Amino acid sequence: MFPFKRNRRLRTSASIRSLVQQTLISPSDFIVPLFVVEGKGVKEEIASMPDYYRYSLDLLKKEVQLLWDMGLKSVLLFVKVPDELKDNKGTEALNNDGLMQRAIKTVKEVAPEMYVMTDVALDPYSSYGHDGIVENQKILNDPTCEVLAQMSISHAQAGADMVAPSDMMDGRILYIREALEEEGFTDKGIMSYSAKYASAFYGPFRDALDSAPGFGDKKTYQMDPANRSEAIKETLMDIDEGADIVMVKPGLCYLDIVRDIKNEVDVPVSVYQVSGEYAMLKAAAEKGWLNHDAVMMEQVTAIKRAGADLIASYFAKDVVKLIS
Ligand SMILES: NCC(=O)CCC(=O)O
Ligand SMILES: [Mg+2]
Repeated sequence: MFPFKRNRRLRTSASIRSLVQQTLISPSDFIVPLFVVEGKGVKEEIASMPDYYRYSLDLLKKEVQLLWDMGLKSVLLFVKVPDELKDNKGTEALNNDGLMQRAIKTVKEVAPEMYVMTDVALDPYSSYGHDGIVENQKILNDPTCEVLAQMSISHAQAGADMVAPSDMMDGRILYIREALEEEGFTDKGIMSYSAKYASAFYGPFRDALDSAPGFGDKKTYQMDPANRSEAIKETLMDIDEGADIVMVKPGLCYLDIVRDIKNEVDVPVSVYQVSGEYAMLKAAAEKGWLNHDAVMMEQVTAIKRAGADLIASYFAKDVVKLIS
């Protein structure tokens, strides 16, 4: 075939390279995770996530306006709950005037069209730092699902567009879907963390929310990083139960899973590029060991190329600044 077929012809100039480029990154690829705290005038940098902050509601407004003006159209809300409000059942999660519920309203006040997704899980509210109700050192499945369904209703009532259960209890998508339907919230979506691995890359996030598990680990509910086929089983079950969007989490180390799932399903697939992935690049760039912007773009492009339709990423603003 050579010399008639020379693959380098399509790489000879920037123009032809851009014409044949298969994966393009745009602001609408991203969901922006936001960390919210009580207080006034608070913008606290998270120690293990340079240039990423927790905002009190007044400063959240500015941030949301900025995101909207940048063309970022979706946020995923997380709250840092004061210790004295934590208990085993996540009672505070159901407080209709709780921080999450007020955060949802705040975002909608500033940017009514901003698509608001909310974290649904017990860990930020749990005195044990676990995603479910604890009994005798065990995480109870079905009682937890009931709380998650009530929590979802509370978020929907506050104005959330989509709930994002991140807990990995079996059957919780069905509990949530049925509850939303019963309450008349037929348009509210569910983005299921359907294939969430028990990953060490979540470390900085647990600093951000002070939500590290108080005993044991999350291996009885999150998936074993060694496993591949159960990711498909988990995802197909969640779609059957009523998930509108499914997710693989973390990102980079799990792109084989992303492709497996993309080949199997007909709903949008999201990927969560998690806090540890963010921290690794920030740290290496700070040391001058990696080119931050080039590696960041390579990473998000690889995630999308693998099959992600959406990316939840702490890099969203950095990416949009770079490409616009
Ligand atoms: N439920 C949300 C997370 O666990 C986020 C993890 C991360 O960003 O490390
Ligand atoms: Mg599951």
